[in-house]
Amino acid sequence: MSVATVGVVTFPGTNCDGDVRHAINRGAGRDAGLEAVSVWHEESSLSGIDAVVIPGGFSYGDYLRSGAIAALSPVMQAVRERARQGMPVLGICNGFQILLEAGLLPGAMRRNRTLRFICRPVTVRVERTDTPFTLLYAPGEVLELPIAHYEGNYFAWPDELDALERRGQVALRYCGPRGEDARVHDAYNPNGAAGAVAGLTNPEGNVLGLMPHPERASESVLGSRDGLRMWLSLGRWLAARREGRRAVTARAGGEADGR
Ligand SMILES: NC(=O)CC[C@H](N)C(=O)O
Repeated sequence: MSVATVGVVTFPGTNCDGDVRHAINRGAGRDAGLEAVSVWHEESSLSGIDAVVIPGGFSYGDYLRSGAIAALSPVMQAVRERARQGMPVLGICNGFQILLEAGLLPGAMRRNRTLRFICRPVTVRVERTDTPFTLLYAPGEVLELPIAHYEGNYFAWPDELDALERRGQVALRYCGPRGEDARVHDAYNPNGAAGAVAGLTNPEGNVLGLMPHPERASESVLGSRDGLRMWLSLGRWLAARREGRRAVTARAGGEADGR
């Protein structure tokens, strides 16, 4: 089986890079035909890399705004170029903040409305399954994933948010344990995010940013395996692309673009 290479980017202050590499290399990611390698932030070329994960942490100490300084690094210029060509890019927590600051995803992050760092499991609903990272989830499926952040309060102006909803860019939304919509049941919105957005894609779907940490929910010993299918989905999507066909989603007969 051929193996696809996932570049896991490290900035000064990143602290989840090892966990992401572990989730991919020691877990199901490897079975899915993935191999994670480290990419240093000064790297300006991503040759040989098939997908990129920007992990969580506190790049540059969260100075200025979370992700603002990392967004200016050489590697993000390369990520921007490759993302434009369709390479899958996943930003987790601080990675999501960096994608927003780099302009790869629309909107911004504000401090949590409680002005407290929140570290606990939350439930999110899968709203979009035709992306390289979500194709093995069922539409509307409820996942339990941990969050750990201070600036996770997603913001977009109301008209911008309406446009995101219309284009189906909200990939994950905070919800209750039975899928109750956190836009209606505000108690299920942990940080005050506009539209209860927990994860967002670009219109094409190849760039996904999310506040919860799938790498912390990728093996049973961690209490949830709900994050595992992000890596399995990516493996399947990249394998399909290698073979020049479309990846089949979990939904019977569903199709996800593998090109
Ligand atoms: N876990 C993380 O990536 C932390 C995210 C971020 N630096 C915050 O606290 O908002």
